[in-house]
Amino acid sequence: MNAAHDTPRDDASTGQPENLEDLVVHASGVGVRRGGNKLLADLDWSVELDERWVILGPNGAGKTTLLKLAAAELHPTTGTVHVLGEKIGRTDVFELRTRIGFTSAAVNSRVPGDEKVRDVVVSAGYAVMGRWRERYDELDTERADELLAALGIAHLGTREYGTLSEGERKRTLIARAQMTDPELLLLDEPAAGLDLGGREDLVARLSELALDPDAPAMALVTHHVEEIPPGFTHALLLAEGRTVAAGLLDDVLTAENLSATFGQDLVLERSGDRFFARRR
Ligand SMILES: Nc1ncnc2c1ncn2[C@@H]1O[C@H](COP(=O)(O)OP(=O)(O)OP(=O)(O)O)[C@@H](O)[C@H]1O
Repeated sequence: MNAAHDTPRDDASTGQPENLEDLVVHASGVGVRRGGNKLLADLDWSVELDERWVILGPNGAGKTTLLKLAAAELHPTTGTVHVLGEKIGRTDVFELRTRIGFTSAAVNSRVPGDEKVRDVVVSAGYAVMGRWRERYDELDTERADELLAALGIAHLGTREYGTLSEGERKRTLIARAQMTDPELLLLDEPAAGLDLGGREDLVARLSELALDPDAPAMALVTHHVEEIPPGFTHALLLAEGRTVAAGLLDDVLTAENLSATFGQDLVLERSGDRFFARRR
């Protein structure tokens, strides 16, 4: 494993890192088992306030499982996970989840098709899916419209979610994930299913977000190096539930590490601040 990332020192008396309050996520010796399968094993990972992580790995590597741990949607079988200073398993996850923005295919499938786009975004503030109040506060609506505008879909606020294209849905969910001003933003394959133009547009918008110093800490799961938005600072490469390499993006994203992660002899090319990979 590449140890490019400085892991925080653990306090010998408590087993907790000394600077836990500076860490958005701290996973230590984490394993997740389901039905005899090791989804994650022996995983250490720390995310600091100003970091933007990309989590890369092949199908079944454990990426979504790791993101669910960070989203306080899953408990580790072994080891400990702290999110925003709270220990998973010892905290009120419902309160904690309001501090985390999370988009995934599972969130997408929970949105009612007849929900208006603006309501999908605003309702995140009430931790409900589905419009339950006749009128939201004007401030909430303004905030939702701002977020939709920042993602280039201000014109879709009154459309029904079920009528949106795949790319428009992804952007709506990213706006929703930001609605509560989260301290941690988790994006599970935000560019999956998008055409080339849609992908490039999303990468550019995520890049803007990543470069915004006021934006929350971020972790983005993807299968493709082409989808890494400029401004992302760190990378965690996962294969078969284990870390292949983790640390600063420039140190970790090498042809050698990528080849080990995907089990193929890969060439990695860099053009400006974007990456491209192909088999040798
Ligand atoms: N409840 C479960 N019981 C048994 N195995 C499971 C369970 N949930 C997930 N798995 C397995 O754990 C492995 C990791 O799943 P996970 O969804 O985290 O991978 P991933 O890297 O996100 O994959 P993908 O890129 O295909 O979405 C997969 O092999 C999956 O089949």
